[in-house]
Formats: sequence, structure tokens, C-alpha cells
Amino acid sequence: MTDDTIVQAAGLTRRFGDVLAVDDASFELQADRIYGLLGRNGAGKTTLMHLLTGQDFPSAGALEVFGHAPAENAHVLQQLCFIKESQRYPDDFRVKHVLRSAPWFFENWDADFAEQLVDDFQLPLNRRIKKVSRGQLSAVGVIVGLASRAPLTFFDEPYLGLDAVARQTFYDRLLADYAEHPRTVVLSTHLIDEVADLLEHVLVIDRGRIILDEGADELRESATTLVGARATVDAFVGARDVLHRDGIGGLTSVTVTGLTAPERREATASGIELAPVSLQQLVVHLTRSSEKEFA
Ligand SMILES: Nc1ncnc2c1ncn2[C@@H]1O[C@H](COP(=O)(O)OP(=O)(O)OP(=O)(O)O)[C@@H](O)[C@H]1O
Repeated sequence: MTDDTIVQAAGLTRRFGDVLAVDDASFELQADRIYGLLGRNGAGKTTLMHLLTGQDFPSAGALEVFGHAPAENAHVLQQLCFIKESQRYPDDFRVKHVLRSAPWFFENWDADFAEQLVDDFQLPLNRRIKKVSRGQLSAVGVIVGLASRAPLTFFDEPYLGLDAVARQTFYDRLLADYAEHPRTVVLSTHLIDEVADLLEHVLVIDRGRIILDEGADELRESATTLVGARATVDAFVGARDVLHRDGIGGLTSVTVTGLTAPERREATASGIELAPVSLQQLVVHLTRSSEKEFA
């Protein structure tokens, strides 16, 4: 733990009957960093965020957010913002009412920034929330999440219904605003490649367990795909840890972890091509190999 640690989870567990939605998770979140919380459907992402935002209680384990258990703790909760797709609003609320009430909940609320974002996303301020399109509803969430400037902001798959242009606007505004107003952002998403450049740290959860907790740069450098003649590649790979293997005819492509600089030179010298592995590929490989372990 460092002075910058704002979340500390040790053995955090949430059980629903015989389902371990979060299973013995131990990790920390640091101040002023953008995290990706990645995992397959049902992996436990939303449950973990519910625990971190005090909307649910752990079955076991210890959890501190800004130094305290988050549930029913006003001091902690006022520093959090949780944006989720299923957000409910009062029946008669219009878009403008959501934005007008936001300053009651978020002390860092920036109304000018919110107004600019309304323009960016072309939101109809006077329309009833019940009548806005799915994408517009997501945009309302994105605007609240950004303009609240909460010290710890969670976006749980915020993009549903947003088209590609609007998603890019979200990523651009998030990055620009984060540079001026650093805070901690946790982004849960399936669109890993789209957000890969945004993320500074990645947590991968699989069947409730944290199977990866690493800096995005280290992660990108941690695996390489070797492409070349099958015999040459196989000879080079030897007994290495293989994440993925693919091939067609005499050509093969093998993804391995942990290549040193001299090993990379050696591979290139023997005619093997080295290709980077995208974050998405890496997460897919990792969750697949963890599936095999369970099998
Ligand atoms: N209230 C609940 N009662 C029973 N089981 C639950 C409950 N909430 C979640 N679960 C189960 O816990 C597991 C984790 O669910 P969770 O919603 O956290 O996953 P997720 O990673 O957010 O999935 P997705 O990407 O599909 O949204 C799933 O197996 C889910 O069915």
C-alpha cells in the first residue's frame, strides 16, 4: 500500500447462493489512474463495482475505499460516481433535470463542462428521460460521469447504444479532461481494443477471480506473436509458455509470453516475424487458458 492507494481489497468475496460472483479478490487501486476492468459476461465485474461503491456487502474479506468500508459511509460515497446502463430516474424527469440535480450529489460538478458535453452529444435537454433513445440515455450517463469529476468514477459498460462517433467523443473527452483534472476512473467494457490506449492499468476478472492485475504498458510488452515456417517457429518456441497457436499449411503463428531482447533478435535472425499482441487478444488468451485450468 502507498499513500496513493484509494482502494484496498483483501480476500473480497461475494457469494449468491452457490455462485461465487467475486471470489477471494485482492487488489489495490491508486489515485489518478485509468483502470480497465475486463472480463467475460458474468465474470463478476458489476458485482465487484457494487461492492466498491457500497451498494452491496461482501460475504467475506476486507474492503477499504478512501480508508473506510464504503457501505453507508457518506464520507466515502460523496467521492464516488457510478455510471451504469440500468440507471433509474424519476418518471417525470427530463434530461435537463438530471443535469440540474447533479450538483447536489457531486461537489466537483462542472456545469459548463456538462453544457459543452450536451452539445457534443447533441442531447435534447427538454426531452423526457423516458422518451430518449438508448444511445442518448447512455450519453446522459457519460455526461454525468465526466462532469461530476468524482475522485473515483466507475463506468460500467457506458457505451451501450452509443454509435462509434459518440463513443470516440466519450474517449476523447475523458482523456482530455483527465489530463487537466486527474482522478481515478474504472472502465468496465467489452470493447477492449477501443479503450486499450486509454488504460493505464488492467484488471481481468474471470469467474469471480482476479486473474490479471498489471500496468497496460507491461502487459503489451509481455506477449509476442511469432509468425513463420512451422519447423522454425516450433524449434524456437520449444518448451515456452504458449498462449495461443494458429496455423495454415506450413505457416504457423504462436503467441508466447516473456521474450527478452536477445531472444527477439535471435527469432528475427532465424526468419521469424514478431507481431505485437493487442490487449483484446491477450485478455481472450488469458481467459481461455484459465478456462482450461478449470476444466
Ligand atoms: N443478485 C444476484 N443473485 C444471484 N446471482 C447473481 C446476482 N448478481 C449477479 N449474480 C451472478 O454473479 C455472477 C457475476 O455477475 P456480474 O453481473 O457481476 O457479471 P458481469 O461481469 O458484470 O457480467 P456482464 O459483462 O454480462 O454484465 C453471474 O454468474 C451472475 O449470474
